[in-house]
Amino acid sequence: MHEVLQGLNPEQRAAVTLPPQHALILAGAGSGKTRVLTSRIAWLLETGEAGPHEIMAVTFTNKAAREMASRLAGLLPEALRPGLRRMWVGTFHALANRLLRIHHQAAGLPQMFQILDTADQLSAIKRLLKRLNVSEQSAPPRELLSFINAHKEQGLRPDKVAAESRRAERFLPLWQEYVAQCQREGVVDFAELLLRSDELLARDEALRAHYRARFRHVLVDEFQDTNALQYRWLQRFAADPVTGEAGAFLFCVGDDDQSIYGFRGALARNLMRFEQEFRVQAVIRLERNYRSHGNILAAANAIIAHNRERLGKNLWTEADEGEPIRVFQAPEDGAEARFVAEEIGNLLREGVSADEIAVLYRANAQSRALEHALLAAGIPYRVHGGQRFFDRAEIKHALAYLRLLLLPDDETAFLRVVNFPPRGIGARTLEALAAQRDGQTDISAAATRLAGRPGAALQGFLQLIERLREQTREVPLPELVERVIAGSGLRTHYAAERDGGDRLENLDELVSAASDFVAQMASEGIEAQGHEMLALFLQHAALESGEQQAEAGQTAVQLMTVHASKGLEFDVVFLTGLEEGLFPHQNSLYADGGVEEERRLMYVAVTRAKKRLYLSWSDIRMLHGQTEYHQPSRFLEEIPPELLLWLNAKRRERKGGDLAPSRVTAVPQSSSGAANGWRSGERVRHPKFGEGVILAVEGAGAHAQASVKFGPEVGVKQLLLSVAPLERL
Ligand SMILES: Nc1ncnc2c1ncn2[C@@H]1O[C@H](COP(=O)(O)OP(=O)(O)OP(=O)(O)O)[C@@H](O)[C@H]1O
Ligand SMILES: [Mg+2]
Repeated sequence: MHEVLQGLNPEQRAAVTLPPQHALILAGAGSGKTRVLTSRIAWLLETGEAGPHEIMAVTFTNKAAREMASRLAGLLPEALRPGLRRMWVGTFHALANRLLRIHHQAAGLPQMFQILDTADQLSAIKRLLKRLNVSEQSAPPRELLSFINAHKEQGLRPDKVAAESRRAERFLPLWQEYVAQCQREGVVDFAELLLRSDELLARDEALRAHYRARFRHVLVDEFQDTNALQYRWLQRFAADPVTGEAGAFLFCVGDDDQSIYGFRGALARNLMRFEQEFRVQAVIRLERNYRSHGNILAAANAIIAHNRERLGKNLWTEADEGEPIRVFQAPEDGAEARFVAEEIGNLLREGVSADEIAVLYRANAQSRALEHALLAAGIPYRVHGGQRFFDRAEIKHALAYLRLLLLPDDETAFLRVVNFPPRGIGARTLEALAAQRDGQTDISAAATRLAGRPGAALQGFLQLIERLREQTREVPLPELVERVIAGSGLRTHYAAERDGGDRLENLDELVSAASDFVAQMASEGIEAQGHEMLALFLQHAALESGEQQAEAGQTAVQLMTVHASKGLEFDVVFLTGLEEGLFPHQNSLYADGGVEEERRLMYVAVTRAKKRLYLSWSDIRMLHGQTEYHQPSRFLEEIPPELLLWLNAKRRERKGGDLAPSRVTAVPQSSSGAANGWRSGERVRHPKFGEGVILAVEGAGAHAQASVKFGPEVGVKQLLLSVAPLERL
């Protein structure tokens, strides 16, 4: 048998070896969808069905794209590996970016166009409002931002949107101004990458024909989370079964139960739409889960069964039940975080690798307390999607200087650093400059018209940029970055700052990042110098911010939101903050289908765990500076009680047939410790099970029970304290 097919089950194998046609793999979490997709590519390459340049693969994150590339390299014979770089693998954004870079002229973009991440986009919008004298009260920047992005994600331009509400009436002209501003500055936001490339393909028939002929296979992971625009974008490349027009075969894998981007316009309906519109004959379901132990899978199945809008799938596993799911109730969020840190400390001492432990939460703000506890416990951790490396202020400053070398009129970058480090260019000067420009003329032309000290300071800055530009044209990237950090004055500035040490380290790290990047490019056969390489590096930084981690190399506990955990797996998962109003999120309670989407999110969270799952919540939580009292999440109630091990709390009896989410009440700490004198946390010895530690004590007198954790062979046991021959240590 083909090596690629080894170890796959018959359904997986059938999917991997399908003859060229449109196909849909519809399957639950951990059933091997991503593995099938990767194996399919390897199979296409190995059998000669397609060359690397004929394949495009769409992943959900850049990290997933890298993993796929390295897995493929491992699966393929040596001879085929070098060809891999001609394959297009990446997120929708990265692929659209690649297309626009090649055809920037046809797309109406400058060669060195830059990407605005969400934070940049917000500041661009604020700047726009200021220039137009529109108050932030009348047009809240965040609202305007989501108005623009939501429409773009549906593939719409301002002229296609009716001004039917007061809001639309207000926002539409601003959106148009925003378009003009971006165009002037040579920048595109994330949604623009897709929309622009989609329009380009729609408009330019020859180009479309070229790509339709080039790509024979387009494979898409996490298809349930595509939005209308992404769907349309894929359509541009695909063979059309209705008109018979040639094009790529789409191989889409997805799980309707894991559709969690409805709030961003993703449509699980796209799964069905795809099946119908593309007349898909090959629909393959995978039902065997390879990831999780039985109890974890049973909990996931039970939770998702509460949703009505489902295509209906069930998952089974041959793995044994494994451990019970541990549940912990904390009096306040700090205690919850300390519990997590303590448990992790124990796990690390038992030899679990930190990389195999994930701490998940619903909202980014929840990470603060957790980070604090982990820091205090000296446990290395990494936050995905929080304050990421490329998002740190000093890094953004350095990147802004670098961007100005390429795009002198990139206003976001200009404003970020024109007076940083401070050089006496104040708001007044900038206003005077703006008046000279009236949003039109380029910056340096306008600056020459400013008189006096402010004019001189401004010109000094522009000359500095010009000088750096000249000095770095042909320089290798790491040296270029180093020169700009020094030449801009950033290094001196932070060196003089009392707490500037960290920031200097981060700037050094940027130089290392540049070296790594050059090495990575070289491994992909891309050689470039000076500004050309810089442009590639800046793109990389913009696309990576959001995922890039600090201190690569060190193993660390992984902290992330549930959204960010999609597609990943860990031996041990802590799912924290299981509280009504937080998870399910407050906003979902009133939205149509909101709770069902939250439940899918819960399903995603639970199915990340391979061996051990902790669920925790806190009665009191400080969020956004406010103390809130929370009830435990309804999702806890949806898990069959026999799967759970309550570490310190006791489930209240359910009222007969009561559908309202019943609540869970804590056993007060004092009573949990007091039963027959046994306390949680005590170390004990049992003649048969050996040494262990009491996790929780429940009940009193002859009924008092303890859950005791023994060594790895024995696991956790429930013991009746009145009879169990336990001995204190
Ligand atoms: N046939 C198989 N034999 C053994 N292990 C398998 C098999 N298929 C998949 N696995 C393993 O099961 C785990 C889950 O696979 P994978 O991540 O591909 O699932 P998925 O369906 O993509 O999950 P998700 O829905 O969470 O993205 C991985 O560790 C994978 O290596
Ligand atoms: Mg997957």
